[in-house]
Amino acid sequence: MNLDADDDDVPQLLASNPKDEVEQALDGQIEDLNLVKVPITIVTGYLGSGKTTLLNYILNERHGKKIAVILNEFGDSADIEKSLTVSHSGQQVEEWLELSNGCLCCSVKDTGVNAIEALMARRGAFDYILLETTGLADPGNIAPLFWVDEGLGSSIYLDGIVTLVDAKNLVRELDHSVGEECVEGGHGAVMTTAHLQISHADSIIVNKADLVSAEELAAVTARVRAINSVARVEVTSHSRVPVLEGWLLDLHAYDRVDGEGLEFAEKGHSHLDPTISTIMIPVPPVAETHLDALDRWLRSVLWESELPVPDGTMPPSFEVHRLKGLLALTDGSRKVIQGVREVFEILDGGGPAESGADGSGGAAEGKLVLIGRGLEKGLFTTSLHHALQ
Ligand SMILES: Nc1nc2c(ncn2[C@@H]2O[C@H](COP(=O)(O)OP(=O)(O)OP(=O)(O)O)[C@@H](O)[C@H]2O)c(=O)[nH]1
Repeated sequence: MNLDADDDDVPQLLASNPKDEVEQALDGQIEDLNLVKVPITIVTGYLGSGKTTLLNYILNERHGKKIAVILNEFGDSADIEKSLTVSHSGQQVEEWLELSNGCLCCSVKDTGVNAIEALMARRGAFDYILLETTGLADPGNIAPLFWVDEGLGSSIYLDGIVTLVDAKNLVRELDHSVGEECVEGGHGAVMTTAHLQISHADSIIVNKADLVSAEELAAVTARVRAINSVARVEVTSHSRVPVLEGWLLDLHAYDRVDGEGLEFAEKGHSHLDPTISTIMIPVPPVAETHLDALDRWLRSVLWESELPVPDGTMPPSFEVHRLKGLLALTDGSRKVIQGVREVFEILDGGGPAESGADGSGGAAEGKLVLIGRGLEKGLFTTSLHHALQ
């Protein structure tokens, strides 16, 4: 995993193996954490969008499973512990997750993974961990904290981000910042918390469908897809998601890339939202020797927010929130690319690439999808293709 060289905190989290510390502290009295790898899903959504309703729904639907719900809420400044509600066999038990200060966002970088692992060492592993953020949270700040390197042997892994939106109020939240902090995007467009929560999502639940007409629902859904064309989108009332696996649980959004989803990014592309959009860049088959150039391009784009452009071209102002890609290598193998904000990873993508459309058996074309502000497809495509020459 690549980390922003300027960010001193993240390497601290990854420098030592939290699991080792837990095991040493408990002097071998715990079950072998190597046997379990527990998914952590971040559940985010604007105020009143139905997050609590959703979490209760999941707890009921997965009755008997051991699910930890971590509430990421700001308490009093004197509050040094966060409540952790653990659902086990239908019973909810209050636990305490000790953090170094009152805000999970700030302290989890050092202690969050450790604290969850210590808790599992005491109580046994959970089946799922659901982290509910406050209505105003930017999930892009939280996700990298739980995206732990495979090599570190952590017993938790980031499964994905689920965002709830309120079908009745979303358009108003996107068009008029309703009291939250917001920043001017390029072209005078305002970026709201609702934009950030949608752009980072792997699964989007358009909730409160019962409160809008079919036309309003279609408009809201189209707006959501215009911002994020790769997330799965489900429409619900009272957060009742018909199928939990693949939509809320077992997403594997950070260790797999769905080629069909990337295809949809191209089809779903529109300019319905003035602030955030999704672009898909076709990537011709690359040789293994091009991967260094790709890594340099990603570092420039994600770490420096600088797009390498041909001489004389005005560099654009942009930011990338989420990135996913599938690369076809000329030797027939594949690579998967995952990124959230400045953190990214290029992984082996398993089996051989699919055959080309001409049936020649040659490597298929790769795809890179970026979601963010100020992304001009033509310029990004030229820049990447130039870097890979
Ligand atoms: N009509 C209708 N009401 C809903 C729906 N989903 C949730 N609600 C209601 O909306 C209110 C807010 O729902 P919550 O689940 O508490 O929302 P939340 O996102 O946890 O809210 P915050 O904690 O304020 O961020 C509650 O009164 C719910 O009963 C829905 O689909 N339709």
